[in-house]
Amino acid sequence: MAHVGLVGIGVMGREFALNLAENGHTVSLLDRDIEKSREVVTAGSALDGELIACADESTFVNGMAAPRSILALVPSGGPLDAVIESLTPLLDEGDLIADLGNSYYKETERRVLACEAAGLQFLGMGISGGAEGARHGPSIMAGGSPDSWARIKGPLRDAAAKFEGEPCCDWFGPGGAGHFIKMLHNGIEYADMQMIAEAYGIMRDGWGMDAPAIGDVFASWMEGPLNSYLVEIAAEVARASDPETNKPMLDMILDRAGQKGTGRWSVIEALHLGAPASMMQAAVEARNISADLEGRRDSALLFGAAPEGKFVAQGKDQDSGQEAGLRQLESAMIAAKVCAYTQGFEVLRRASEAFDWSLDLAAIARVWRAGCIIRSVLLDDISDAFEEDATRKLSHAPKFTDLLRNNVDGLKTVVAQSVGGGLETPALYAALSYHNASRTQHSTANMIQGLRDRFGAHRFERVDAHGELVNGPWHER
Ligand SMILES: NC(=O)C1=CN([C@@H]2O[C@H](COP(=O)(O)OP(=O)(O)OC[C@H]3O[C@@H](n4cnc5c(N)ncnc54)[C@H](OP(=O)(O)O)[C@@H]3O)[C@@H](O)[C@H]2O)C=CC1
Ligand SMILES: O=C(CO)[C@H](O)[C@H](O)COP(=O)(O)O
Repeated sequence: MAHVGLVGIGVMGREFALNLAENGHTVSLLDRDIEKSREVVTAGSALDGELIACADESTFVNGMAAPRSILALVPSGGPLDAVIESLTPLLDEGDLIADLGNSYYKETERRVLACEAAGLQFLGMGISGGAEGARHGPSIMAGGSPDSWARIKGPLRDAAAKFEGEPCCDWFGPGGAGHFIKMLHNGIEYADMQMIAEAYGIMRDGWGMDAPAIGDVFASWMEGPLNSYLVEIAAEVARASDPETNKPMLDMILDRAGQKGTGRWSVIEALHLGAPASMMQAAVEARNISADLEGRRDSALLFGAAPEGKFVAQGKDQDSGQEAGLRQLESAMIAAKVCAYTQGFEVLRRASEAFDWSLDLAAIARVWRAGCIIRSVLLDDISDAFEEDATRKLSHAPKFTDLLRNNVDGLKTVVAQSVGGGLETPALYAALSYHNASRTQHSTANMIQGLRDRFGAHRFERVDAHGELVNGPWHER
């Protein structure tokens, strides 16, 4: 009899089922289309564990030993609720449903309460790594009751990616904590991908490089602090050719980005929490604008198309002989990456405080070191930095202060040249702006406060009397 059930044999469910079987687990499979389950059973027939295709909900439930643990890998929202609704009447007290989809964390909290009221347990977990990760080791971020986690963690830790032997799979807090962390993982993923797209744009439109040459640059970045899964696959995507036309594949992909919601949710939640997340916001807005193909075409006709020609002559760096522009671009990406991670972890810190989750930032960085889409060589250093002092902002940890200090000039140059040439680099610009704003000792918020008091008598603090709220002289008339 199976101890684990898996509902939703789509892109992720298929691969995760094979992964569990490879790790010796017996898994019951359920999908609306039984052929999908049968195909996985055939694909996994040589693996150590057993996969069982079930025709309907009752065969699925009755074929599992109690207490049952059911993993759901179906689209979040309505489809997940439909799955829960169909299984609930068939389950016994204490059975567990774990949602591994990209669910909104407040929905997860609602589901935890609804399932508990029905005598069931519910866990919300984020899983990252795409289909490849699901098959060979994803990163898993769980939330919900620690007792429920204790019941299911064995198979999940077996299936998870390993970093130096340690499973990238952990429980982080109650209720929606796991899904909040996965949402923020995706927010950072959006910022990372937008920076990569901007670097590609600078090389393509600013410097006139072709896609395979750009791929070579991305590949060269794998030698330094930018070593990451996304940079690795950016090199692969840029170097690939279209089998139909033999042109670079990238040149044949329509520049209209899709999105399913986790990036947007990250920005909205960061705004609610008052935590700066300007790089994620830039990334979401860039996708939004990219979607308006017709609007962009009409504006280009009215105002002229951006960017306005090539804008940087690549000279050789006298000392290193390397292209100076490329060196600055790599620097810009390193500095911006420190800012993106800093913002991401600060959003998590705020959420932890606001929701009383006691999130362990070092442990979050640890589960992101392997298996997930944002895995990068920097994450091990990030976990060390928070291990050393979790109260400190990431950019204030010595390793990251140095990285930012040593690379910010490249960011300034790249942003200035891009803006001057009409080439959009919103995430890189947001990084620079965040860095500058964060170190401004005498900001212009005194003007904001003066205006608020002038029109709305909102009062302000004086520089010589902190904590005391007063009105300005404009109210004395
Ligand atoms: N793809 C990815 O890279 C990642 C996806 N995720 C998340 O994992 C979850 C699954 O994603 P993915 O595998 O890509 O999605 P797919 O669309 O490939 O698969 C979804 C599965 O859910 C089933 N399903 C859909 N609606 C219902 C319903 N109303 N009742 C029962 N089953 C239903 C589908 O069954 P059928 O069509 O046969 O009826 C299908 O097998 C999502 O929440 C996604 O956000 C998380 C990380 C990465
Ligand atoms: O969770 C994921 C990766 O971590 C999924 O691939 C998700 O679909 C990515 O988000 P979007 O589709 O909005 O780009």
